[in-house]
Amino acid sequence: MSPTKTKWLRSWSVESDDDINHIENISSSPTSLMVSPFRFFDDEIYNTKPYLPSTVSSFQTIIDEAIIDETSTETFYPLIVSPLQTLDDKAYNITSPSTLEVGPLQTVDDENHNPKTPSPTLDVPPLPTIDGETHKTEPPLPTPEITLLQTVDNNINNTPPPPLMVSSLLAIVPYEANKDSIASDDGPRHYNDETQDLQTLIYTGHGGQATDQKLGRGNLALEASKLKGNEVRVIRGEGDPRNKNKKIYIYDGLYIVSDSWTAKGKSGFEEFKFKLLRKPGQPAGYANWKSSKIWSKGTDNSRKGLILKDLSYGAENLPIPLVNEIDENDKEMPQDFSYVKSSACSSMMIVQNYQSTACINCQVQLCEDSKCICVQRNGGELPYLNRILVCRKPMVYECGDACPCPPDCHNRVTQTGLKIRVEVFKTEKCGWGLRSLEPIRAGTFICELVGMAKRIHGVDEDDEYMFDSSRYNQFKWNYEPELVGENCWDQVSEAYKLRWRMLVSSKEYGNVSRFMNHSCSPNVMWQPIEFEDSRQPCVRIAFFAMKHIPPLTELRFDYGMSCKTEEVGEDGKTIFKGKKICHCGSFKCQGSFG
Ligand SMILES: C[S@@+](CC[C@H](N)C(=O)[O-])C[C@H]1O[C@@H](n2cnc3c(N)ncnc32)[C@H](O)[C@@H]1O
Repeated sequence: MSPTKTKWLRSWSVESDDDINHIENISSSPTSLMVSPFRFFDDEIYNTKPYLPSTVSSFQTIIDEAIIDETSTETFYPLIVSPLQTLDDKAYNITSPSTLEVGPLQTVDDENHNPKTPSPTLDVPPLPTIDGETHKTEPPLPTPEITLLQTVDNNINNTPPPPLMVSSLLAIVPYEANKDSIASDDGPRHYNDETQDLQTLIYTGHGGQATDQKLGRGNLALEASKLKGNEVRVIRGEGDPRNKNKKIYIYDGLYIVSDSWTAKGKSGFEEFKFKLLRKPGQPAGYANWKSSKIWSKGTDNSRKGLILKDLSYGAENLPIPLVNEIDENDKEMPQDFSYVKSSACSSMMIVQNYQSTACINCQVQLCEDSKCICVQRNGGELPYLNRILVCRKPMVYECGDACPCPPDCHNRVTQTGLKIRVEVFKTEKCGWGLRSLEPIRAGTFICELVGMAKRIHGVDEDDEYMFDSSRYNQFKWNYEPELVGENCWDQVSEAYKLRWRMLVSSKEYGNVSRFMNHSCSPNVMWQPIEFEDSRQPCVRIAFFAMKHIPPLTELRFDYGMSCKTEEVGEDGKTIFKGKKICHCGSFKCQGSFG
């Protein structure tokens, strides 16, 4: 276990150079939090280990420095392959050049690309991934406002540089509220680039905020890509619906530059326009995002396969649509159950002579201070940062009903009900499932497990809706790489076992969590939470995103394995088998679960 307790919190995207400096500063402190962009790329699908620089603007800046010599006569030097180049050559059928040189940006992924590359200057956490299966069927997303991100070339032998090729574009789509905003020269710019459809992008060239744009830098690179028919990777950016100053980025696959021209922009100066066409046969990207935005509003009554607008019948703050897109005519509902929003805690565990642990003397209203008793119970540090879980632990102690702090206390994250828009949908192979209708960042609380607490003797062996904490024998409490970065929290013991075996069935009573299917490569994890309720310790299971999850992605957690069935494999090792055959579709699939 690491001696440090650095926690990296991947935030939604940051853009300004100030943000970069901020990252450098805070990452030097062992107890500080690391903020990095929120982007969706899929290691499993793309079969690579892509790493990105910590912000788009830093990325852009470094690339510009690396490839541009504006003092010369627009000669481009041999370039460096950037991290984006490491994304998914296989899935998108690009033939990678055989000789790739690792440049400054590549230093974030030395191991994969070149072990001799110097260490990165910024501490960049690994790129988040998204669930594999979902993306095979319903991949991620993107739209139309753009910034040229980088240009690359592959020549490393000091031979005369070939014509420049464009590798990647960053397409920034303004959030509705800031549609016409013009960003500074440093950051990604907002142009009114039009998208005719989701397969076509009209990209406004680089430069020229107060002058005509020149055929240099990225514009020249794009022009060269057009002439050579090179593929261009496009990353779309959208405004973060939860934070209007931030953006979320999604890789939208390969495009071809089909046309270019110049036209007078809104500023009155000449701008380059490039028409990019998305290559067919790629996983959907931006299209999903668009759809989920419309669906999450719940106003589209003509939506294909919509069976019910709200499965919770008003119990939740947000409606829970029920959809069957696989067979629109099939209006069959899920098995009968009563929708219950939250567990009745006090009935779950009665402890005689229980001593209250409420932070009654806490002077700090929002319970962040280590003097707060509830914070102390968490090892002296809040497990949350901006309501995002930053470390998985055997137990998280939240403030309870006897604590004087308000409902929005930073240490009451799981008691506020469903905040994420989700829907119940028919899956191909696993019955009903749950999926997000909005992007979810890693560490976000999704929902609690609601059901009937059971005693061991009262367990129905065939209950498919049973949560059993004892199925997780080799569970690592203290380490979720995608959540906390590389280092574990030294104050948490890996050996810790739950005090109680928790058996909860949501067969008859439950909330959305009862529809979460199993995956051997999950994007959701469970976390025990304790807080006081009616002078009793109340333990609940809460579900958190363990990865950044794009909209329309199925939410799945690992059901664990009871390890009752054992077999000896060909190599003589014992293989544990779960009760059920798994159809999660992950390449890490163990074949069974439960
Ligand atoms: C808690 S329920 C999940 C919701 C359920 N799919 C439904 O239609 O109500 C658990 C059941 O879903 C199915 N299931 C969940 N994950 C699965 C997987 N990875 N492979 C196959 N079946 C799965 C199994 O029938 C399992 O017993």
